[in-house]
Amino acid sequence: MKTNDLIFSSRPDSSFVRRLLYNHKDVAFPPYGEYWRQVRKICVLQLLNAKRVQSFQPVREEETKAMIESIERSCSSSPSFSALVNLSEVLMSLTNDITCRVALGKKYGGKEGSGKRFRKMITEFGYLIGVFNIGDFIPWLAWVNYVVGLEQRVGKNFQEIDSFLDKVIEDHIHGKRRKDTSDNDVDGGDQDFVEFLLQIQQDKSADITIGKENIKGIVLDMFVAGTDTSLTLLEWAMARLLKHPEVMEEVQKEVRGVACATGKTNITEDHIEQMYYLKAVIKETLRLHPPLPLLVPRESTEDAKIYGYDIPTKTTVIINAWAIGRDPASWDDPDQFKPKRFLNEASSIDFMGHDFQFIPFGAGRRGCPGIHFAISSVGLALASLLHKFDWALPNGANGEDLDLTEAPGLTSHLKSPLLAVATPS
Ligand code: HEM
Repeated sequence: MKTNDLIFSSRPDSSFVRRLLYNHKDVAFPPYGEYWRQVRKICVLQLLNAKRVQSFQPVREEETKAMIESIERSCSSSPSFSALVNLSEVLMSLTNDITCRVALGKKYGGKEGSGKRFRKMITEFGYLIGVFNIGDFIPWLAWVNYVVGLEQRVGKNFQEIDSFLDKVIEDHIHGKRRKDTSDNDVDGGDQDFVEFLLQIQQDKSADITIGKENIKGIVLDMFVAGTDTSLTLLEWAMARLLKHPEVMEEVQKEVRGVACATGKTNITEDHIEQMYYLKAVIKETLRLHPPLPLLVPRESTEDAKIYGYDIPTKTTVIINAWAIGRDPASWDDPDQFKPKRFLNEASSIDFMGHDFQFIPFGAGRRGCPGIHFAISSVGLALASLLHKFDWALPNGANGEDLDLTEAPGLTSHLKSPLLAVATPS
């Protein structure tokens, strides 16, 4: 990712990825080359650079406030003034709604029934994109995918997502997204990402020619990359804090102290800057539970020699960020959750892709371009949950009882949804 980054900056081909992402017309999975460079530049300029991310601050603050108010309503309607919250579900709605508003211009799938269907469709996509496809390695065994039903699932998921994206594009072309947006729009009529892509499609002088399928592939990448990973990080952070109540108490003290000093009733993003322990909790969660534990596979484009091994062209390389983050050669007590390490001995270590013992966002040319986007939403959501509520496990269970088993897939979710009892603080 440093010395040999250029050689290992491509992605391997996979028939499921190809079918789900319009034949590599997206940004995360195309092979290294001019097309990938141009679309990545568009995403960074229009959606992911620090200035653009900053401009979405009102969207993040409104959606986070809405999440907090909905938990408060559940608490106040209960005789005990506490509510059992399905954190996995609540946080998925939050990350979905933020990404929809900034990328698609409005919330999609907001209503109860359709919301669940929509989220199911995105979760299924996340599973299929990372599932082991035997046909990619042993082509004559590809028929197995029909027998186990994977081929059919890929076909069905593609159809569902494709019609959804067609509708998003139609809404934009016919101006419907502006008429619909009384309470849901991006930020009072600013151009959203889909509108920008449609504009490039019309612009004959643009450096790149894109068609409808490119727009759909790029938007889908942003959507899935932006939602599922941030959700996973938030889920693990809350799970870890529930497992370690002494850390929860300390971080709550910091969050509430900072909020109190400014006299504000809600956390704003300006507060987060001063929350050093909260940021250490986020880093420690990323170290122990990187949302993409094996990153996204790479492929070499030339022969290379690494540590004496000959790596031929077109070798798939899988980088185990999970194991790297727990390597005893780099970390004291590697399996322990100790956020304070990031305030003390590891304070200079960051996840920006320069410190190779800690690479939850990857590194180099293919490293994650969504770090600012992700960290801004995650910091605000976590601080707000800790500011407004005390949290406990259901039925008086203690931290040791919490099951941290991971579900299989490209993204490492908790196997069971995270349930916790919220009591207004
Ligand atoms: C906690 C949240 C996130 C984590 C842990 C994460 C992690 C990653 C990782 C590990 C990669 C592969 C890096 C590599 O190959 O070296 C990646 C790629 C990518 N991520 Fe993220 N990501 C997160 C959030 C986001 C967000 C919010 C967006 C956009 C809205 C995003 C967009 C992308 C894109 C487009 C790529 C593909 C880059 C390329 O192939 O050039 N990510 N991410």
